[in-house]
Amino acid sequence: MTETTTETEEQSTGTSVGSGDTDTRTTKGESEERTRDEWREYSFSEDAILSVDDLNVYYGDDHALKDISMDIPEKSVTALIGPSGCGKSTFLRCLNRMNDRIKSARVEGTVEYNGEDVYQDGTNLVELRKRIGMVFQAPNPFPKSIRDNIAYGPRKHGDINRGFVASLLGRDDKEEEDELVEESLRKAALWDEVNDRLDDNALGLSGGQQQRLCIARCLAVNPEVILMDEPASALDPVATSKIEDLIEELAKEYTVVVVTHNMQQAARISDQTAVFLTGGELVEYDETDKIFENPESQRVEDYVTGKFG
Ligand SMILES: Nc1ncnc2c1ncn2[C@@H]1O[C@H](COP(=O)(O)OP(=O)(O)OP(=O)(O)O)[C@@H](O)[C@H]1O
Repeated sequence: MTETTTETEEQSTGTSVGSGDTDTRTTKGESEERTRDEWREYSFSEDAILSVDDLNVYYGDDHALKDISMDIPEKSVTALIGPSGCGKSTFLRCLNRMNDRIKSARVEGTVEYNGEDVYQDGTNLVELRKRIGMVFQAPNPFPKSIRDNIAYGPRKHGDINRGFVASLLGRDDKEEEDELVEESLRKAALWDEVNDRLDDNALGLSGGQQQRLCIARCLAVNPEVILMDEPASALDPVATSKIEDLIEELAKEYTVVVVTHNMQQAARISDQTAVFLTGGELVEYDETDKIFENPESQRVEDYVTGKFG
């Protein structure tokens, strides 16, 4: 039976090609064996905030990701595309160790965040997931007020003190909280729509607003990287377009890694695109224009032109 992760408050708040030593794929116009080092010309290592090396993931005996190596540059949008089951979400979850929650999952290889291996012993997972936040496919606000959704993480982490005891001690951070709520909602392009009803239940918002609230909630704990797993796939076209605009805006300040099934969306919003194909292989990773206009691999060309998928 497949285990699933549960989307809890903790999850929400708190180029090279990854082949083996050789790559025997047929490239367009030529059939040659490329060594892994040759593929590394597609490296984004200079600005890398996340650096993945020889990552392998297993669920029991199922080898879900194979020898993935790639650098993710900071303050940009990296799209992960590929057919269902090729391992995009698994890869995303490795970046902030969310796969730790899946008992059958085993991860080998390294994932460096700002030069530190997140899989080393002693990693503070709460801190890691604050710095590398996550937004899910289905909007999942808490059944609380809009304000409480944003303030939940900072209060829980002790960055903001509220309540009776805090006020007795003269340490009530109401002003700081108000500022944080406004700033987070503004950054998520939601402030203008909700500033007159911050104490209303978040579940009364539209799906698109709920998703932007989830992004605001993630921003409130001061992340550096935002992982998004198909953040617009449950939304209508207007709400999707707002999320896409927001992602482009966020990338000025944050590093965004987004899984999407929607190739047009990847082409519209991302700076670089990684194409995973069946079997958990990363087949090509490059600047998005290159992937969509002139990919190296025939399999990638077939995929992005819709010949299979
Ligand atoms: N929790 C799990 N337990 C066992 N196997 C899993 C689990 N999650 C994913 N897998 C398996 O790992 C492989 C990759 O799945 P993953 O969900 O990462 O792919 P994906 O590309 O994100 O798919 P989709 O686009 O359908 O979401 C699949 O074979 C899947 O069945």
